[in-house]
Amino acid sequence: MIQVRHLTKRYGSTRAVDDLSFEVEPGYVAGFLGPNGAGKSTTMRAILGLDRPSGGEALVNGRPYAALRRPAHEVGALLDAAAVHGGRTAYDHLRVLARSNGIPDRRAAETLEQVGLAGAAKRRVGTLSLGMRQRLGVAAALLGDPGVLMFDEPVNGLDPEGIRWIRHLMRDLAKEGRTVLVSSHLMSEMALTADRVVVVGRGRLILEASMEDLREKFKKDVLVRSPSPGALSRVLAEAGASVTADDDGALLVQGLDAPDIAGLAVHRQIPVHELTPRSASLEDAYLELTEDSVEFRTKEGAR
Ligand SMILES: Nc1ncnc2c1ncn2[C@@H]1O[C@H](COP(=O)(O)OP(=O)(O)OP(=O)(O)O)[C@@H](O)[C@H]1O
Repeated sequence: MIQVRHLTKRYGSTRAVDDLSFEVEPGYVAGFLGPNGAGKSTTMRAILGLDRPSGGEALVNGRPYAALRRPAHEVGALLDAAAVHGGRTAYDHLRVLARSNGIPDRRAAETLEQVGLAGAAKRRVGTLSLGMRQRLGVAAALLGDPGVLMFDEPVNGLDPEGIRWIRHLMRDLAKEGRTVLVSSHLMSEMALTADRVVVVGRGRLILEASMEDLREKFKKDVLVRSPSPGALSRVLAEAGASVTADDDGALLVQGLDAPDIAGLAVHRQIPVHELTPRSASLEDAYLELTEDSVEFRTKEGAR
């Protein structure tokens, strides 16, 4: 598991991470979401012992990275896929990494196979496309068969097939009982992959919730169609709901759930033709959550 406790990282006067706490447990995909500059990469680097915290701590399986006995067997990460030695072949790149971490050579071939790069084993890393380098980075993360995996913006540079592949991979890794933390600045991406989200802005925690709770929190209203809208809206208003009508004559009801509305309608024998709970889109929810944390905003985004 991953535990981040009161983590703070300052670069000069910039607080890249500011008293951030959250936990990720095994068995689900946790999306780490926030606008550019929110502190996601810095947090991941702190978890991997690549950045020393200014305060607080970041633990893998209960220990700071430096105290892990066999780190590559406990945590693997894809950070910056471009940062690899371009002259080596894909296979050699992995074999060197494996050897320096006490991992048998055979894992280099196994992980190349796992990420779909077996056919490119002898190609020099410098000649691989960005998408192939992302896959190679994933292979490196998987080398030690670790129980904790972190991916920083893994869909960058991948084509649609690659994006689908990485989504499945992350879900499979979680199903195998691993701890999976994946960062993104796109809610649309996380909506398809993550079971829980940790949303950050300006280095601080904005929200930690299951995807379900997030949808529930941003549910908007219930759309109700009835041939007797006047009678139904009086009944619903008496029950404490606030009711408006849309242009089509459907009622938009806030303050009562769909089952309550159905119960009241049945009780008063008012026919109902449609009853649809409506949520704000997750994208809208995310924009609302992070609107005060965006570093650079276009006019379009400010509306
Ligand atoms: N080495 C560094 N020196 C100075 N400032 C830094 C350094 N690394 C990060 N920062 C600053 O810390 C803040 C958080 O950056 P970080 O890269 O962690 O954010 P992020 O959420 O990963 O964003 P992105 O999605 O753009 O990668 C930013 O304001 C960034 O400019």
